[in-house]
Amino acid sequence: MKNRPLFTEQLARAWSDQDSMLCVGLDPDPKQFPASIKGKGGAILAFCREIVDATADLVCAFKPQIAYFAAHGAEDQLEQLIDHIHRQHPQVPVILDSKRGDIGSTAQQYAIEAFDRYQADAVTVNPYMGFDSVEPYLKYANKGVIVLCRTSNPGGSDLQFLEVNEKGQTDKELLYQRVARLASSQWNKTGQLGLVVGATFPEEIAKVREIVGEMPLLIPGIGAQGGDIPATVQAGTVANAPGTGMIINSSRAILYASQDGNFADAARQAAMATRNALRAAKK
Ligand SMILES: O=C(O)c1cc(=O)[nH]c(=O)n1[C@@H]1O[C@H](COP(=O)(O)O)[C@@H](O)[C@H]1O
Repeated sequence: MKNRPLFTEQLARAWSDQDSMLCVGLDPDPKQFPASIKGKGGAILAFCREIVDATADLVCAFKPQIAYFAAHGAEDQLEQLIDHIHRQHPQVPVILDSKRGDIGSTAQQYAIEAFDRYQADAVTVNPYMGFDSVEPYLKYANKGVIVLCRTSNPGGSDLQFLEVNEKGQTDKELLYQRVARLASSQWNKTGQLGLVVGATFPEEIAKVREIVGEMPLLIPGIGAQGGDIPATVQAGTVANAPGTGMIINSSRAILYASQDGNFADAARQAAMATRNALRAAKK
């Protein structure tokens, strides 16, 4: 699917036309599939397609997590799923969550994987090998590159919270803040960069927002990880532009809202409730 618009334009349109900051994460776990689908050929694609079709009008993005497909040798189903979203729901950008990070020559292959093979509109990238591990993705000028900054997991603090002040630098700077500063001031050559900041850490969302201005933030951690919706939305709001700037992900709480035959309806109800809570929090 060629000629997709700029990632930031797709987001701006989705935030305004769908009035939603919700991203449904596609993390298909066959153990949790309903009996009607479990064990059948193509089950992963069938499950995800039903979720996508039931929620596409409620979201600003879909985020398939590559490990849930690759673990089952289902990469072809991931390709077909992304193609299905582009064809049936062209207004919804697809963020491939693969969190790759490697030396430049290898990163180039990962960029080909995300954008040529899977035709994603954006990809998550681990920046902790430095700028040359991010740069190959920027050759795709219309694609989003979403860089891990302050992750939602408890262990994220082990490294991301280390102080990294240089000689003569008076304000305390932590590693995740350095990533935010570099990403916004030096790395964002295409204007299509974003950052991952966990909903489990609203204080840090606010700090990152202060550093990066309007840059889109991918915020996982509401739902199953327990992040607080009003605190998240307040912390990540762009000045004078409520309802923009955030792609707030929930996966398990929506995918497995019910594990029986009506799972797609239940997912829709859960997605709608979450979207409405996000809407209410922006006021
Ligand atoms: O990059 C991500 O999407 C991500 C970053 C992060 O810091 N924390 C995090 O949970 N994620 C992903 O977001 C999703 C969260 O899923 P739930 O906890 O089920 O909503 C998973 O696909 C994670 O891999």
